[in-house]
Amino acid sequence: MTEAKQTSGGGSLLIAWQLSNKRVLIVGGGEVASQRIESILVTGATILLVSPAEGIGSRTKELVSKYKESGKIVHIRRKFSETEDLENMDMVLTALDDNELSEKIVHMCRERRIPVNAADIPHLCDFYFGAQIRDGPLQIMISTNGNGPRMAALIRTRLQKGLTGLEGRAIEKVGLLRERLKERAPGVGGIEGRQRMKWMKELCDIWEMEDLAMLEEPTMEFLLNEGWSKDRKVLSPMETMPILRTKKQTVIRHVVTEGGQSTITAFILGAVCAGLFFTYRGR
Ligand SMILES: C[C@@]1(CC(=O)O)C2=NC(=C\c3[nH]c(c(CCC(=O)O)c3CC(=O)O)Cc3[nH]c(c(CC(=O)O)c3CCC(=O)O)/C=C3\N/C(=C\2)[C@@H](CCC(=O)O)[C@]3(C)CC(=O)O)/[C@H]1CCC(=O)O
Ligand SMILES: NC(=O)c1ccc[n+]([C@@H]2O[C@H](COP(=O)([O-])OP(=O)(O)OC[C@H]3O[C@@H](n4cnc5c(N)ncnc54)[C@H](O)[C@@H]3O)[C@@H](O)[C@H]2O)c1
Repeated sequence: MTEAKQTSGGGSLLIAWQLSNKRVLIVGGGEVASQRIESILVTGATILLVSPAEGIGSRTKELVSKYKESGKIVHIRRKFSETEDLENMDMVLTALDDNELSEKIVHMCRERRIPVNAADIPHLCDFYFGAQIRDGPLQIMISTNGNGPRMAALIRTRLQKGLTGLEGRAIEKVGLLRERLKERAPGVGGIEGRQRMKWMKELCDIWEMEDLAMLEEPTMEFLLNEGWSKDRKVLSPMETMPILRTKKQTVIRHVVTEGGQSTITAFILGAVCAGLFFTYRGR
């Protein structure tokens, strides 16, 4: 990666586009349309799908029947109509086997300043799709900027191997903690805002991903009460031990009182058997 490549243009802006409750038109209902539908559904947008019934692919059919009741997908079984379909659209995607019509739709969108992606016609797209990794709030997009879509899919597989699977959960917990912190220290900017950011930053740096993924409400409260509220200190996982110890004691009490007897009996029996085994082997 050279610096020139980074700064001289030729790249695209990587952003997390917020489409919740916006309206997206998809024209065409084949295999590509079904992939587009899946990419859009996660955003919470409403999809208007315009495609004749006879050309609908099996995956698209499944998705339409699954989401039609919620109103998240409205399927209009006919060909694209210039006069009606583009009205009030926030985004348009063509997934057609008819390049001429795709081009026409792109030009209509340009006139209306609606962002558009035309599958198969990169030079007419306002934005490209990419390979994705999703784990809860974690979203990774791999883009080769039109050079090699298959390569994007292969790189996704490589990246997936480098993830533990705990990242999404850890991010969720950090999100909750940030919310709690903002309740205690509301407002934007100022000294408190700077302290809040410093505290959050340090906490994410000090805590391991695995520890963050295990963060529970009582530990969050402890971190905020004993750390943030007292002297803005970031406690390490070890320093939250009092709360963890209390949790452990609760678990032990639970095992002993709620049918834990059989577990303990099994443990003692196991220990006796192991002892006998090693005594026998030692002879
Ligand atoms: C990433 C992914 C996301 C998705 O589509 O959701 C995606 N294409 C995927 C797969 C894929 N697409 C094609 C193949 C066959 C092998 C091959 O050609 O390499 C495979 C491989 C396969 O099927 O495994 C055919 C193809 N694709 C485009 C053209 C037109 C052209 O290049 O001229 C042609 C016909 C070429 C021809 O006729 O020869 C164009 C685009 N495809 C893009 C995205 C955008 C650029 C993304 C980027 O560069 O990073 C861009 C520019 C526009 C757009 O569609 O937004 C998804 C894989 C991820 C996943 O598996 O999740
Ligand atoms: N970008 C990518 O990643 C990628 C990958 C593979 C293929 N493609 C290209 O994307 C296009 C779509 O691929 P596909 O496999 O989904 O094709 P497909 O033939 O399965 O689907 C085309 C759909 O368009 C509909 N259609 C045709 N005319 C219409 C009209 N006037 N109004 C509304 N709907 C109409 C058909 O009924 C059908 O549902 C092709 O050109 C293909 O080469 C792109």
